[in-house]
Amino acid sequence: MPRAAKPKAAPAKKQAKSKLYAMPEKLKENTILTDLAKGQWRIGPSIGIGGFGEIYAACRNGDKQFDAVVKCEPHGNGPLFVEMHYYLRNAKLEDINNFKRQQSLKSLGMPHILANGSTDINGHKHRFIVMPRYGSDLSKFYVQNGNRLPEATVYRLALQMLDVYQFMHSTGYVHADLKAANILLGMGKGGGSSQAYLVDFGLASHYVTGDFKPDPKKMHNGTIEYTSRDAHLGVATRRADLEILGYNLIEWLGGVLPWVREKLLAVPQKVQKAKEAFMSDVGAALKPLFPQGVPASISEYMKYVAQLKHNEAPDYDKCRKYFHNALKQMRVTNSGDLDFKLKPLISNSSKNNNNSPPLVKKATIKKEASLIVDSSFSDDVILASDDDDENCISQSTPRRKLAAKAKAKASIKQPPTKTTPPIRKAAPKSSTSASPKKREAPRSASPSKRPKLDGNANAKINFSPALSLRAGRAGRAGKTVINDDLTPQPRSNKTYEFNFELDVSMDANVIVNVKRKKKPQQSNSISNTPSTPRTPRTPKTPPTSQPSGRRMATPTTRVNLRKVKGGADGITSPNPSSSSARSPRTPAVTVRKYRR
Ligand SMILES: Nc1ncnc2c1ncn2[C@@H]1O[C@H](COP(=O)(O)OP(=O)(O)OP(=O)(O)O)[C@@H](O)[C@H]1O
Repeated sequence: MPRAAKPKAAPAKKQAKSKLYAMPEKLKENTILTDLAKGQWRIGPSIGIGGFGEIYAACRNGDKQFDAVVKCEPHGNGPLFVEMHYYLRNAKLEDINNFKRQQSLKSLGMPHILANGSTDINGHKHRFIVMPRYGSDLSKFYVQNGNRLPEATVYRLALQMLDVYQFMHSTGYVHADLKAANILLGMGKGGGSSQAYLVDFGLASHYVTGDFKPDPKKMHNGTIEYTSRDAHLGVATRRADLEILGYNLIEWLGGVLPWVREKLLAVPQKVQKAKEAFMSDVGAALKPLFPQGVPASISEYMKYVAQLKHNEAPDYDKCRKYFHNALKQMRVTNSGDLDFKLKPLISNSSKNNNNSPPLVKKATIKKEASLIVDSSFSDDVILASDDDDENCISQSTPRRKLAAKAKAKASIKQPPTKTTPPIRKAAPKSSTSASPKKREAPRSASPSKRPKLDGNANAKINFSPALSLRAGRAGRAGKTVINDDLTPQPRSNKTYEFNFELDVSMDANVIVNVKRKKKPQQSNSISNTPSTPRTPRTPKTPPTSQPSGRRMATPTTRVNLRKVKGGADGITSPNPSSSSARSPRTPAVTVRKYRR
């Protein structure tokens, strides 16, 4: 079991706030945890590790069957705090049962919390929640089947997830991170089950009902393949949840999403653009994904999602109808265990129980990097705090911001790409301890709104750290990434790790040494930094005597770029000269800051 990182020192309150998301200390089997209601839980074997915590089988002390799980994270981590509070405030068993009654549902794939508490492990304070234990997650079946699921099962899953969405939206929240790895089968008999459960509420947040206001602090939150267009802009909406489901349905049916096929996953802005284009004419965009014909249900559903307003309540019944109709046409009933066995192809035909495109091996479509983002925990979201009172869970609970630091779980499913090798070392701590408030505001993805360069520059670089995501540990497929982790606070003389979108149509993972220079008083030229003798000279700035206010407002930002050469070595070096020494052939680049 890979343990990515662990807290170095006893988690003093202040220290915890500036740390990366820490992985939990290991819980030994048979450890007894006492929850806040004094219930006792015996820890069994570890059954899963997520990006932020570890999941153990568990049972009430005295019981023999491990029919519960304990999810445990260091106390300072945000996601479990968010998840726990979502459950406690909105998803009590009673609430879920009420909803089921109202909707005449026999079952609902909405988990509930059994208990929660805190515990000390090896001197480190941890938070834990106890939940019912579920079975396999869907990603296992998806991979086993060569990256597809039986068509009827896809529609049944769509129906079940729409039910969960409807419940969650009725509580004022969106999930924002639906994916196969976050959908677990119930513990059914005979290895199957009729109900799938949506787990991982670490990104749950209030959806907007008013104006659409992009929020740089939350931009790109989620799992990059499926992040909705609204989530790319940092806005939580109900239509976004529906869109995320749609992208998943397309994949489960064997379609390859354009931004995956085109290997754009390492650059969220490109994924965002691709999704905008895709959804702007979704009917046409779906056609190449399903050469044998776009399933009507998918086409209708995506078209419906595409025209929803950002604050509009979705018509869940209408959506369900698309999938009910599809099942009807297939003469499949929406009951019984979900079937995950893909029937073999009928000879001379590509038909099986997934009537969608021919099998495309995902392995051949190398993902550049897949990032899961969860941004800082904003005020309208449940906020983590080191000293929260877990007994007092109400809207009036003081909410304190935690500097959220993401850590992606080790992936065994998607090997890292050759083109953008994952950076295995974490970014330097200094680069990840930024206060979200101090981050540079991201620029619009729209080319028309791009800022103009002030003067000539040796290279035009859209220097937009808040929109660049780190492809470090998080740079693996299908992982949730937290924006907050990825945006270093701009400070001079520090080394940052970026993935840049270069206006010269060249992408590269680079080490960036940023040095800000004060406005030159007399000189028309900007000298090179002493540590980087190869840096080309910046073109002349306009003379101070010129009647131009531009110069005054545009201090020069010097950026030395060094390509990341596939390994972790060197990425943490804050020393620009040593960086240069290791990759002598990569040219240094000096840029001028954009004028706003
Ligand atoms: N209630 C449960 N019953 C059984 N297995 C579970 C349960 N909850 C989680 N798991 C397993 O643990 C894995 C990680 O869980 P989860 O996604 O909640 O963790 P996380 O740290 O939030 O991960 P992520 O990186 O997706 O944010 C799941 O993919 C699943 O295999």
